[in-house]
Amino acid sequence: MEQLMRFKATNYRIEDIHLFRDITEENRKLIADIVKDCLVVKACAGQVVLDANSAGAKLFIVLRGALGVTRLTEQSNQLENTITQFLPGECVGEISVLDEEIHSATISAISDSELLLIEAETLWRLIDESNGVARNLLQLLSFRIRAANAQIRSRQKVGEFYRQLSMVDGLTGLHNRAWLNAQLPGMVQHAHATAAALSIIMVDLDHFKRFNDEHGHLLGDDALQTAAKVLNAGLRPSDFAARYGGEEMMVILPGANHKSALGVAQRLCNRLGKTKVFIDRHKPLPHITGSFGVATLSDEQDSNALISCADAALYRAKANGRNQVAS
Ligand SMILES: Nc1nc2c(ncn2[C@@H]2O[C@H](COP(=O)(O)OP(=O)(O)OP(=O)(O)O)[C@@H](O)[C@H]2O)c(=O)[nH]1
Repeated sequence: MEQLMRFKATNYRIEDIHLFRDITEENRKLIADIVKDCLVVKACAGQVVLDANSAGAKLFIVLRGALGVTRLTEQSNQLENTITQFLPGECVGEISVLDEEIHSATISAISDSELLLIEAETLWRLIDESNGVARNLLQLLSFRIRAANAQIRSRQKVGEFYRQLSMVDGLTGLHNRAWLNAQLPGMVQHAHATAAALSIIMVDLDHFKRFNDEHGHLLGDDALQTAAKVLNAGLRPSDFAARYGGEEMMVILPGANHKSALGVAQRLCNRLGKTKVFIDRHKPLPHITGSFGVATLSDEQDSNALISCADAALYRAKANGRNQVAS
């Protein structure tokens, strides 16, 4: 950065600098005396003032122009965008001066700017000699901490949103396989720990390949969505339905013993067989049916063993003629 002149040779006023605000007249004179020989430098628009990952023992106070926290694009090293701005009176770089660590962000000039450069040694002297400067600096740090916390919270919310999104099957709106893999082992563990019952139902649509072949993949998708709605609508809030893969779905019934799980499966099987799939399309299409395999958690069984049991039951339901429940 180009060195312009000493602070004492400029017309900038001490009282316009936030770090030196609300300070007694006497103290202000002392501060003016300390900073009078500090350099004023020029940063041209786009020029990096503080480089993330480099250590810095300097504080910059914006006298004219504006600085911004910037993201550098990986390929071109170009400034991508400006997230936070620093306007005349505000300072940057204070945290790295205080903790002697590297800068946490890259800060560049948004427009041609003039900056007062205060070396670490001078800042410490200001803190030692002026309670007002120390107080202003503490206030500034509190502000920075709150701002950083708010940013972390909002990132966490966005992260949670995308996490939830990644756990939902895009076609049916049911939980997806990733959700199932993450949740079922915990449910099994909880059932063992509390000696509670847990049952699952594996559901597979019947002759779905034929359905796709005859009516097309898009109508096949519609049929899958309808089946998912039937499952979801027939469950209590404490139960779960997930798409296991392809045209296979799974229902999880925490607290349900084998008898009640068989009852739920029979109810869902009946409803699915009776549901008109394309009620609004004026095109007569066959109802879809499903085969249902029920398994109830036994002692020492883990989630994989439970799924294998439900799979075997599903196979029996298919072998016995489909559109039915087996266990
Ligand atoms: N439309 C549509 N079809 C799917 C989707 N996922 C899987 N399928 C189809 O589901 C069909 C499953 O076929 P199979 O595994 O042979 O089973 P099936 O024809 O239902 O026969 P059974 O299970 O023995 O009654 C395949 O044709 C898959 O392409 C999907 O998301 N949308």
